[in-house]
Amino acid sequence: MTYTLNAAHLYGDLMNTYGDIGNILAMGYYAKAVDATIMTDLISLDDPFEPDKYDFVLFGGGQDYEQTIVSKDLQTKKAPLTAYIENGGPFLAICGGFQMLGHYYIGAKGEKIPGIGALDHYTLSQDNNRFIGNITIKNAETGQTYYGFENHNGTTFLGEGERPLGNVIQGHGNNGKDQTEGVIYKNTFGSYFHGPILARNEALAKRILKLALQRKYPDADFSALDELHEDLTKNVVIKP
Ligand SMILES: NC(=O)CC[C@H](N)C(=O)O
Repeated sequence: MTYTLNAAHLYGDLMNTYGDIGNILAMGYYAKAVDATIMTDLISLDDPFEPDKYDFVLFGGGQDYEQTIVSKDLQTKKAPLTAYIENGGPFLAICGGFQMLGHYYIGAKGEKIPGIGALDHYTLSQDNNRFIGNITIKNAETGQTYYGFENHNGTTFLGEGERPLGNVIQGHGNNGKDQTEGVIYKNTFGSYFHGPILARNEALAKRILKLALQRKYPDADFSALDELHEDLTKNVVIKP
């Protein structure tokens, strides 16, 4: 392989709801088309996160219990993770991971679980309710439609400098009120979508992959990705 991307899977042993690692596997599948490969490190409790070492970071979803454990360790990685994000490092944060990049998450029992405030959102809890089911959103910049499955108690409210990943067409999204779903801030993408989101949404997978490749190899030509059309879910029937 000519090109190599180094990915960090943050707390992949604790936060990997519905196989969120499938996001890296999907990117790796598309990467082959441009002679690129993805090497993944699991970065968990007590492991240092070195921002200059990575070209992509995945932070998956989790249960409140795991999020409480991760929250403490995450504070020790706050500075390098914030530097990576501010530097335009490509980042995908799903559900619990998305919540933890913000200021805090109020768990289902009312406990306040601190995030790192690298992004300006915060997450509250709902009383005896979860948002569960299929969800469809539309991205305002590209007009692309994304499909996923959501299952969360938390309701997230975006802050300064954050725009949504998409506007809700069907489902609940960030909070069930303002029609937003997920976030885009610099090259960081957050979403409540499991599925995993990149396995179900080819256009987004190629967009984030291209961002990562172009950032590491600015002089190389990855336009072959635009011509490639391979929907990984083409043989899968998902009933609403
Ligand atoms: N699927 C998830 O990652 C769930 C996140 C969080 N524990 C919530 O319920 O909101």
